Amino acid sequence: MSGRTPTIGVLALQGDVAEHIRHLETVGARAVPVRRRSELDAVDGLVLPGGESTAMSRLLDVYELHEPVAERISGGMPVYGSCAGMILLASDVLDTRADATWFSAIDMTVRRNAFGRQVDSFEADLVVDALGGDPVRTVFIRAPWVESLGPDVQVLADVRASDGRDHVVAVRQGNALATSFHPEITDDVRVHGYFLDMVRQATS
Ligand SMILES: NC(=O)CC[C@H](N)C(=O)O
Repeated sequence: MSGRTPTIGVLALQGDVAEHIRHLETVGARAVPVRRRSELDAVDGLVLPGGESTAMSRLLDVYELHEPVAERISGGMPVYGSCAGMILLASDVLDTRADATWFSAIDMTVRRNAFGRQVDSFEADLVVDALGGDPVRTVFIRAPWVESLGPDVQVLADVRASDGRDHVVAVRQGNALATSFHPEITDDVRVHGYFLDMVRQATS
């Protein structure tokens, strides 16, 4: 691959920032925490980590980052949200706080904490065609699922929940990628590699 090494930011207001930085570096990106606008301006792509979406939404306002991030996303900057980050990329959110805000980067409605109290956390092996044949070990922690989605959204993976139904847990629309699960806390770096490819394509 020619060209310079892409710089990928990880929104570092709250959540599991260090784990994303480690995986991004493993796949060959330059990875930096983003807490202020000048740092955002310097990145080619952005990860919204897992954590707590309502807290992150509030901190985005406090740090005056909501508008700048929204502008970068609508300008085509690749963005990847995992778990709470998926919630922030949705166009509608069920079971959230009345004052929470999000970016509407992906035409989907997500339900927070969708897998229910008894199953706050679970793991599953999922085949994600976009990542090749080997199943991906996925970890779900008070995770959302995609309740409904628009025609332009590509489904990358779904999982069978305790309600006996399959629910969409990984999607892509244009330069926005989202997973309900946390690849950053496993040893599998393929999701981060896939996102780095998206960033390389957007910057080449
Ligand atoms: N692990 C996570 O990111 C959990 C997301 C959290 N339940 C939220 O609503 O933001």
